[in-house]
Amino acid sequence: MAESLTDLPRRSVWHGWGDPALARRVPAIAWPFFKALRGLEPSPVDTPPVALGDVRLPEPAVGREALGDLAGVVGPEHVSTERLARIEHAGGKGYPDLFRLRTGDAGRAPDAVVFPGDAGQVAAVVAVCARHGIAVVPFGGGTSVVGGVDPERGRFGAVVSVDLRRLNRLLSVDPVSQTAVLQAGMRGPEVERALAPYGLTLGHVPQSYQQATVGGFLATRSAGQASSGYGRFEDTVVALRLATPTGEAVLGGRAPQGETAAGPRLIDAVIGSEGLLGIVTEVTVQLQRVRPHVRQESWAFRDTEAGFEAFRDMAQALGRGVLPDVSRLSDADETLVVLLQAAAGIPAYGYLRARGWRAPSLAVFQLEDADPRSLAYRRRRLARLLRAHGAVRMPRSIAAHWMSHRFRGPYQRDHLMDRGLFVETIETATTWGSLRDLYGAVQGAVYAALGEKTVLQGHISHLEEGGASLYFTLLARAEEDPIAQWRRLKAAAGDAIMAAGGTITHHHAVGTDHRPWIREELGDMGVRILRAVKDELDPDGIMNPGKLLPD
Ligand SMILES: Cc1cc2nc3c(=O)[nH]c(=O)nc-3n(C[C@H](O)[C@H](O)[C@H](O)COP(=O)(O)OP(=O)(O)OC[C@H]3O[C@@H](n4cnc5c(N)ncnc54)[C@H](O)[C@@H]3O)c2cc1C
Repeated sequence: MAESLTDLPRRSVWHGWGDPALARRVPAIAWPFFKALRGLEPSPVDTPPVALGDVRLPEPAVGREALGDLAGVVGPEHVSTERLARIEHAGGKGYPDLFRLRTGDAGRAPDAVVFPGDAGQVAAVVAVCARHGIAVVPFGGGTSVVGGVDPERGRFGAVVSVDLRRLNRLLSVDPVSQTAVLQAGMRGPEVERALAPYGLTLGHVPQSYQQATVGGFLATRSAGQASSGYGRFEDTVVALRLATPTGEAVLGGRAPQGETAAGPRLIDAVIGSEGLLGIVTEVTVQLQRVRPHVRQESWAFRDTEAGFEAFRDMAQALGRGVLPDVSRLSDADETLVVLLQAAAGIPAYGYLRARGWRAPSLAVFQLEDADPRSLAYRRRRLARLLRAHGAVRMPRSIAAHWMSHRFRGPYQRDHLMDRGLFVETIETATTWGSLRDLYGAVQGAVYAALGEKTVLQGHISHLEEGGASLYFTLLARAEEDPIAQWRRLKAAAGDAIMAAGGTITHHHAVGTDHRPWIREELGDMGVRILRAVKDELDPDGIMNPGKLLPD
């Protein structure tokens, strides 16, 4: 199993995650555990995905002249209307995407897939599509879980997916300023491999790290697991290059990140634009020196409530630099799941129960530091604060196990789906003042939508002085029509989040799935501003139709 930050598995198989040869099955103990916890009974037998040959796919609708023009730009070997390429680009990695493909439905596949080789070719591909009136879907790692890479045609006759995998090079490093120019199609491990000889790191490690790309991180405002220490991806962006239907834009780069007063930060209009304005081809990022001293810690609280309070205090009293780089607090149900998977977890749980803690809450931390004394100082301050909140230290191996297995989850989702389970995540963020209400509101909405036989695990992470993100993973028995089930859940959760004052997404972005709430989130004027920028750069609306902006 590839777990190191420089291991690069093959690109994801069309019906699931990553390299099937690395797949990890859900441990057998999980099935009776789900039953005991919530009465959830998976199917006793596996139903694997259909064979590739049985996937239903419409004929490609793109004209021969347009294909010829695209081939003229990238070379005929880099334009594909082949079955596998189209199926691989038929969606992202959300539950509905995987469910459709596993059951043989690739009705949404793009008409063609184009693989440009550099920024100039990307710009030329966009220009060809603009000329022929073809919709364009920028495709990085294709890990979107919000329908961000759905090949929607909009009002156009054809749609092509522009896959950036060939833009996978480190273009330059400035070791003095500690910046690098990255091509947008580099995946997480490709970035860290390229930077390692310089002793530098980007420090951006989302759970999708092995498959997701620099352009995708930027376009979705991604947040990595160590964001409490390294910031979100957007905090690293110094400059970018964007190919739009009306020409190329180069934004930023004259001053360090954020250190200019020369008008509004136009770069922010592109960060989070989800391919609606153009295709990001190159990104200049601020790097950090590798911090070789790393320490994991595990702690437990009497209950989730005590954990919430301690995490708020940590974020506000310790601040960035002292705060652990990875800080994650599991609620009672997620605590059980995490403890069950680590060798030291079950005895640790027994110990907590013996203390009379009926629903303990587990915290895992990772601290990374350049200097061992500074690391020791941070650990002391953390321990003092946690003890003041009544926390007890747990075996360090629990956090170490969690960290070293963190890329396993997406593989296990495939196995859960084999067993007929409905698997989804919900993420949001809010202020500390509203966090508890939001947590309760989402829980209530999920159980109301899916019933009590739902295993619902929550955690908070991505700590800021003002608040944090809230993330839920849920499992339920898939119904007769799992897409209808999914729509019911999304509607209930989205409405509950907005009513409780949360943001519709902390880091998964908007795509198609969160569009119903985007007007409420941005306001009418916010939507008009965004639309005005789009109209200027993409007047015909060919770029990624049906995402982010409301109809
Ligand atoms: C198992 C799993 C775990 C995840 N964990 C996290 C996590 O921890 N943190 C997190 O932030 N997200 C997470 N995600 C969500 C997803 O990985 C992120 O949104 C990621 O940033 C997407 O990168 P990508 O390269 O795969 O982009 P894609 O999925 O290919 O595209 C995402 C969106 O960006 C656009 N886009 C992609 N590349 C470009 C480009 N070069 N120029 C313009 N637009 C572009 C696409 O058109 C689409 O709208 C997870 C997803 C999965 C499946």
